[in-house]
Amino acid sequence: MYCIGLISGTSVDGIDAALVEITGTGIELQVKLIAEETFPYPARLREQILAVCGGQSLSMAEFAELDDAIATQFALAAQKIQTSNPPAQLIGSHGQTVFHRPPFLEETENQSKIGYSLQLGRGEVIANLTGIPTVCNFRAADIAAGGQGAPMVSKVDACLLSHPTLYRCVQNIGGIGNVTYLPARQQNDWEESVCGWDTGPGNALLDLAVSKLTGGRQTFDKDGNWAAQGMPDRELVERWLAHDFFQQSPPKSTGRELFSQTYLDACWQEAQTHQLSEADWLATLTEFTVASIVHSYRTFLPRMPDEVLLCGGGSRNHYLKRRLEEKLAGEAKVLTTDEVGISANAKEAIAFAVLAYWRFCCSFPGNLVQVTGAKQSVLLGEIHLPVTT
Ligand SMILES: Nc1ncnc2c1ncn2[C@@H]1O[C@H](COP(=O)(O)OP(=O)(O)OP(=O)(O)O)[C@@H](O)[C@H]1O
Ligand SMILES: CC(=O)N[C@H]1[C@@H]2OC[C@@H](O2)[C@@H](O)[C@@H]1O[C@H](C)C(=O)O
Repeated sequence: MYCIGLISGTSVDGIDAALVEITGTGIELQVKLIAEETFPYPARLREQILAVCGGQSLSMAEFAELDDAIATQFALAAQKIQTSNPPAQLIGSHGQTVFHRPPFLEETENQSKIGYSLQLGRGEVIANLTGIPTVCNFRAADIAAGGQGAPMVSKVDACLLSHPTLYRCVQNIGGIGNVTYLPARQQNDWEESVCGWDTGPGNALLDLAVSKLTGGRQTFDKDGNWAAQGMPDRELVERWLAHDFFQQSPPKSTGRELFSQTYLDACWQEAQTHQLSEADWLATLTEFTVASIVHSYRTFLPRMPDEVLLCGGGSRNHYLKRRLEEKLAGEAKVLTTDEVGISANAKEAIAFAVLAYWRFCCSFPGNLVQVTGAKQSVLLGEIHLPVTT
């Protein structure tokens, strides 16, 4: 079956689309990538989304308009990716996260323990604009079962990237970072031993810092070239790593609500006495991402992996990759998922095509309870069929 996966992540840089051909059932799937592309949001829409993610309030009418403006862009992306390619029979659309609140550890009188995660771009609009059945709202069922609702891609990672003899970590570095730990398949209990969590900031703080330093002319540190000219301040990084999030045991998830402009401003305040150049400041923020990843592996993994497979936009940051290699030297090899046959750019979009296929064609649960903390495995996503005339 030809399926499209669509996602716009926490970087809000645009819609990642993948058209794949999927055969098989359950965890035994074959997935062939036919096409992948990123469709940038119109600038004004991106600004609106970033403002809402940053806490700007909306009337219900404005909310509805934003929801459908996003759905329209997702539908356009689905239409464009099919140009000169076989038509798709199914869409899995993650949508655009605008708010994510993990479940509270303690329930109180005024706060329910259940998490909340909101993705805009409703599936019924996508289904009707494209004429293709669309699965969306993938996080809700896991959250209803008491889970974090993130990370959701771990089971797909296990399906596509586990190795017979090597222990691997799949490390996504988007706006936020997340890891899936994949024991070697030859282990009897390998599937139950898969684990994963959000590691903390990916590029989110770095992107905000670059925008500020360039007055908005640049939105990210291309290839890490700017940070590579500086020196990371290790003392600051150590201090920042003491934050609660990095000490908290999995299951855990996070978002731009925590790793926000306010968070960056607090880091900046602490850096004031350290006399950092602009390049040092960016090197220090890059090091924070690298250190948070390595710290979480050393603290929470049963053993260090043989290989770390990078994906997401941060995998193209050469300086970040080099620092990760240096920190893991002698322990783990650092590669990109491209090098083992899965597009590092499109991996998340591919994952939502697979999750939709599991939901629509196999009624196969997509969450891993040991990752999200849900009380049970559940079917992920709501199905919307196009209205036929
Ligand atoms: N050539 C590059 N050099 C350095 N960084 C890059 C490069 N290309 C992309 N990036 C970074 O990757 C980010 C986008 O990554 P990606 O699309 O994986 O994030 P996302 O999917 O929005 O986030 P998340 O996975 O948290 O949902 C950009 O904002 C930028 O910081
Ligand atoms: C709420 C939300 O959108 N979370 C994203 C975000 O981006 C990276 C990290 O935080 C991740 O765990 C999650 O997305 C991926 C696709 C996931 O759920 O697996």
